[in-house]
Amino acid sequence: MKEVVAALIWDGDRFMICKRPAHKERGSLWEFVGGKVEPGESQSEALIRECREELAITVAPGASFMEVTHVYPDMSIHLTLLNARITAGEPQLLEHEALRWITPAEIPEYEFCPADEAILTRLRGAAE
Ligand SMILES: Nc1nc2c([nH]c(=O)n2[C@H]2C[C@H](O)[C@@H](COP(=O)(O)OP(=O)(O)OP(=O)(O)O)O2)c(=O)[nH]1
Repeated sequence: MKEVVAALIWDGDRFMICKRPAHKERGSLWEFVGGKVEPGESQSEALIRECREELAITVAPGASFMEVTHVYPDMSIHLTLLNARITAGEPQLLEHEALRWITPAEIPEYEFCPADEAILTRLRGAAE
């Protein structure tokens, strides 16, 4: 089981989503910025590193919004989505194909990684 950590970042009533690079697994699907936790790292440390590497932003990770597990044909993941806020920098697309700030009502317009389904359902529910 791979440990993956990702960020739920709000700006008013919108949250940030990123489109994965085409060449990676789950290519061109939308996700929450983040990545695999490396040995010896905490979830917060991994999230701070991933946000720097992928978007050139500094984030302050907070409480967990939700955890999910998912089995893909190539790997199983345990994904923890941490609430986070940007403390420095403007997001730059160093790795992703695109970035959007969307409202929960706009979720159905995007094709997300399958592991994110329960998270997205909860985000939609919270907005209704
Ligand atoms: N970051 C992120 N990954 C997700 C989400 N949903 C989901 O299924 N995943 C999957 C996609 C990948 O298989 C895995 C995360 O791995 P990654 O490829 O983004 O991690 P990484 O940046 O550490 O990549 P690498 O070093 O292996 O290239 O988790 C999500 O919302 N955010």
